[in-house]
Amino acid sequence: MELDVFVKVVDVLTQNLQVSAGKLQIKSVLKRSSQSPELNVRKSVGDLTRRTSVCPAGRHVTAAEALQLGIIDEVTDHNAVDAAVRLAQSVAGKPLDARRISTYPCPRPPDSDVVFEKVMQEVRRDARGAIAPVTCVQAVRAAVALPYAKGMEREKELFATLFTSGQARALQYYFFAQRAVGRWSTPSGARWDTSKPRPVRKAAVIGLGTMGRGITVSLAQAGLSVVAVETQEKQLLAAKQAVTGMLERGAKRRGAPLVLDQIKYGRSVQAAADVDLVIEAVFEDMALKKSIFQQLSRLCKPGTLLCTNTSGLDIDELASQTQSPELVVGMHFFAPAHVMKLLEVVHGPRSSPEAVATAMQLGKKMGKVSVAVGNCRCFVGNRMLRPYVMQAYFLLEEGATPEQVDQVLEDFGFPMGVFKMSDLSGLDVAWRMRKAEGLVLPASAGESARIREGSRYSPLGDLICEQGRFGQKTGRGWYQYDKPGGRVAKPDPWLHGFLEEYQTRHGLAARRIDHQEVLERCLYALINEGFQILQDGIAAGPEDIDVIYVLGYGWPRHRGGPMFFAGQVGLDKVLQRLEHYHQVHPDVPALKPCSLLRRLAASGNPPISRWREILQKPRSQL
Ligand SMILES: CCCCCCCCCCCCCC(=O)CC(=O)SCCNC(=O)CCNC(=O)[C@H](O)C(C)(C)COP(=O)(O)OP(=O)(O)OC[C@H]1O[C@@H](n2cnc3c(N)ncnc32)[C@H](O)[C@@H]1OP(=O)(O)O
Ligand SMILES: NC(=O)C1=CN([C@@H]2O[C@H](COP(=O)(O)OP(=O)(O)OC[C@H]3O[C@@H](n4cnc5c(N)ncnc54)[C@H](O)[C@@H]3O)[C@@H](O)[C@H]2O)C=CC1
Repeated sequence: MELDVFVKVVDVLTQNLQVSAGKLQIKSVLKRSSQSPELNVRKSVGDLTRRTSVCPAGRHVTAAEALQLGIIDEVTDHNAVDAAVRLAQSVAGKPLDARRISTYPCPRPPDSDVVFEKVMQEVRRDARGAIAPVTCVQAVRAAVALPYAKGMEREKELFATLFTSGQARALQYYFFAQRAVGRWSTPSGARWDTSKPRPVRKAAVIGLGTMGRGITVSLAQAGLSVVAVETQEKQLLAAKQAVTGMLERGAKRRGAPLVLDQIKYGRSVQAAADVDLVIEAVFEDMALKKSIFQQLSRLCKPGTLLCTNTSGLDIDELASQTQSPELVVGMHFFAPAHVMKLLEVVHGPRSSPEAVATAMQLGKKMGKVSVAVGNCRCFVGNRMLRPYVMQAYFLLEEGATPEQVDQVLEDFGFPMGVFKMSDLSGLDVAWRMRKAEGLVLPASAGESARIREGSRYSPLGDLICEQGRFGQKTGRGWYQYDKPGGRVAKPDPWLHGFLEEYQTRHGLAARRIDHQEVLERCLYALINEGFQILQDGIAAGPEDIDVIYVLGYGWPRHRGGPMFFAGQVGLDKVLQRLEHYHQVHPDVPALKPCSLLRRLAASGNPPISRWREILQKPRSQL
């Protein structure tokens, strides 16, 4: 049973005493506790200023912390019901009035308005558009300002507003979507309930750059022995230091033992000979990956699963380099890999059900939500990211700045706009992809610099990589950072000058672009690709795409995910806006509405739960 579900908080007889089974977690808020978060605030309004405050953040607290906070009366490792009865008996017949919240005096500090304004600002900033945390503060404020009964009344009204909001529907949808992706199946017949995963005790990670480090940390934290391989001495040293830091911070945060000893570092893939599973995370270069898969296939013990963290290369082509293509799957993690909860498990046409099930299960063990996806260029998440990123580049060409585009996306609710996110991942990754696709032309390309195969193309990403600006890792990208590896993005005057010079060189007139256009062009291009992915059968359903976006890229959960969001906006409206933008930019195929979107819009904007039916209906041959 899930730990945080297993916990029992028994509201005993009087409904005033609570007992919690030990060591586990409970999700606050508990209304009937003797010291609810509301009461904490009544006692000390300032408590709420903590960013980690239980109430607006919906933070999970351990049973021990709940005891300390006074939310519960007792923690037990034994039968919670027995303990509850014992506790009830110990107070039976004694007056319990002193425990009733309604009887507590509620001092109102003179500066409470100032404090609440400050709290509200902080909560609003962290909530990134989610209304529940903000409403929480309003309820607490009412509890402080009004008599008890009136405060409760106000809370009821506020709750009713939340309950009937679009955000509540999005959150409920998302809750079930995340559960639904656990019941995965693949066209080749692999299924969550019939395909048996293999045990994996020892794993290897090949390549300890941005991704390999975080993957190593997640594997070790999941209790596996890890062989971590990096050929570059300097990278290896930096990786050891980074992995150690992540593990130390993680152990401190989770109150868990430090697992440094579980990792052995090596300079050659030979070190992976006796592992059960390998995750390759070297540069995004097909030739390099192929040679590594050939080596691994020769040296690993029979039955070893060979996985790749590629961002979008053909899994089947890699599988064809090995003696056992059925043991090859994609395990695509997201940056920062020890933090982001998503794992795309990419099944090639030859991946065995057992291999898919093993990768899915291992992802879960690593604390990720595994989503099974089909094999195509860039899979699901990154395939949708391409038109999103390309629109962002076009917007720069037309007069926007990275800061403006990012601000719009962050106001929408992303933790990072597209340019900050790209700087985090490393701009060289997509540059390598584009080079391999023949999209990168020499600087002397002239007229053709902005056209590829008759369609509009922006070389901006290529040009800044040519300057050695790979993002956070080099300390310069779309932003500047105080040092290589720095994380605080600052606007870069060099970049602004570069954009102006680029516009002049290509005869582009910068214009003022409003927020709505930025948002619509970026998001609707991404969503349009999502419909194409559904139509191509690469994702099993819209829920899979939504979970990928919420957990892989920080799409705001209270907006349900891109496909749910499209439904909430109205498919006819999304269609109409895409048609508009495609008319304005006819040389951008990504803005041409996908036929599935047209069909769904023509069916009258059906609820997302009915999309699969329409998807499966044979199309008219007329
Ligand atoms: C033709 C067109 C070309 C376009 C091509 C496009 C194709 C696509 C190719 C793209 C390249 C490949 C990318 C890929 O395959 C898939 C990806 O991974 S895309 C990236 C997805 N990730 C995101 O979108 C991240 C979004 N951001 C967030 O979720 C949060 O901001 C973040 C979790 C990073 C931080 O949240 P915050 O609350 O601020 O965190 P904390 O401060 O609490 O720290 C938590 C943890 O995270 C570490 N961290 C924080 N900030 C950063 C950072 N900037 N860089 C790295 N790590 C960071 C922090 O240190 C903490 O970890 P500890 O170990 O505990 O210290
Ligand atoms: N950066 C990102 O956000 C994401 C990247 N990926 C994918 O993960 C892979 C790695 O990407 P990054 O970590 O960003 O790259 P990176 O450039 O940060 O790291 C790659 C590492 O591999 C090492 N390496 C190269 N050849 C090697 C070999 N033969 N043996 C051992 N190590 C070798 C390099 O020295 C380097 O340290 C790529 O396929 C990329 O597409 C996947 C998800 C997200």
